[in-house]
Amino acid sequence: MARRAPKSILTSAISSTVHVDEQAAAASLEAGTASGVNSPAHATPLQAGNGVRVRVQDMSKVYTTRKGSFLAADDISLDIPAGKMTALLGPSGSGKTTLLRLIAGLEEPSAGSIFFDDEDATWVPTQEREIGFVFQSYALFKHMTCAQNIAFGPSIRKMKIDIKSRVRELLELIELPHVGSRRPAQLSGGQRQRVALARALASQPRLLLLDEPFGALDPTIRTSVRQGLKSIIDKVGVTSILVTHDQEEAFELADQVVIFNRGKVVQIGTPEELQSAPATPFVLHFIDDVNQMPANCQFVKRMGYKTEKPYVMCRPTVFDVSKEVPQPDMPKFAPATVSDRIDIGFSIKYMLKFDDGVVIEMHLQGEEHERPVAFDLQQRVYVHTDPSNLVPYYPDEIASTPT
Ligand SMILES: Nc1ncnc2c1ncn2[C@@H]1O[C@H](COP(=O)(O)OP(=O)(O)OP(=O)(O)O)[C@@H](O)[C@H]1O
Repeated sequence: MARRAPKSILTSAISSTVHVDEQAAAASLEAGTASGVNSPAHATPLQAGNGVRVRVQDMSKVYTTRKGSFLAADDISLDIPAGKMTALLGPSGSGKTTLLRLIAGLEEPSAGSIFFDDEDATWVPTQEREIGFVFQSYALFKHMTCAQNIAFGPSIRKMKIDIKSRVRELLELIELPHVGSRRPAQLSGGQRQRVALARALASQPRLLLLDEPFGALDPTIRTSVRQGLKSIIDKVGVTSILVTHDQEEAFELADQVVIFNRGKVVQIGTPEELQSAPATPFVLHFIDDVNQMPANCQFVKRMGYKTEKPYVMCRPTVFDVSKEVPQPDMPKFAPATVSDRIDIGFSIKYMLKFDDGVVIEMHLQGEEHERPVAFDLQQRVYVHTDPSNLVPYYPDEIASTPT
């Protein structure tokens, strides 16, 4: 049975804070981490490979509000492999955080089960799930030093480890060995985020949950910070679940990506699988900057493509464009005019306007000397794509607002 932290310690730790909910959750999770039967309470130093497999089965969550009930998680089943990072990716309100909170035990499911390895964890209290949590707000205790923040979980758990060495080891792991005596306010956003990660890892959780952990960072440093965080998590080998609405972040970091919309899981796969074979118009539209056009526009008709759906979409990289007037034996081409050209280094974006006014964006990838052709503004060009690149859809199929 888990030893719970005395309430007074938790209360004082979470007082005088802005993000009280997240701090309370962090305190509660860390109070219980490493407390279960399989607890690595004696373990030191940090060991790699301490990850659990998580299985979510037929899980639903209905929130009841004054306006009625709302199905935020709709019959979700998924398998999260041990020791890997899984990203929950989807638009705002799609149910990602709800699922993360269900996995953490911070919400009670309306239906379904959750397993940690072979253990049914559905009704196991949060404190006994051995979970570390990193929030967007970091949820660090402002009145404690970084070292005290990191030592918080192991201390109140009375873990039988050398807590000072654990703190030193974690500060070295996050490459901030000198910040132990500083308070969070004396750190940059990226440093604070790494300290929050160290605190989440201090009790050696078997599962690490990351809720939009880069959301509060300046976009210019986000890429380098996320690479740093990924390499720390890889070194520790803990199973991790990352909630994000940023597809670039999910595809760069995760081994497996779960795409959500309207409370449902729409597709699960590796980043490569999702990019090469998006399962639905929603997934393609969400993960790529697609061109959208009426199904009866000149370009679609010239390609000989027919559909009963009112719109089609296609990626900006699927066009063959020629300056030469097509010969009768050539594939079907539609005439267009180059209306804009944006050079963004590794790729050039062209805006091509067809004679019926429909404008598409075309991307040419590669360094300048590798690119097949260059086009001038106002130049007349002829555009072709294989009809298999055109994806028909009804507007509702790509909508993300709750039904
Ligand atoms: N405690 C609650 N009570 C009622 N409705 C809620 C509650 N928490 C979340 N919701 C609703 O459930 C839906 C899913 O919310 P959730 O936070 O899981 O989405 P999300 O995908 O994480 O979104 P975001 O990226 O904006 O955080 C939303 O419509 C939200 O308003």
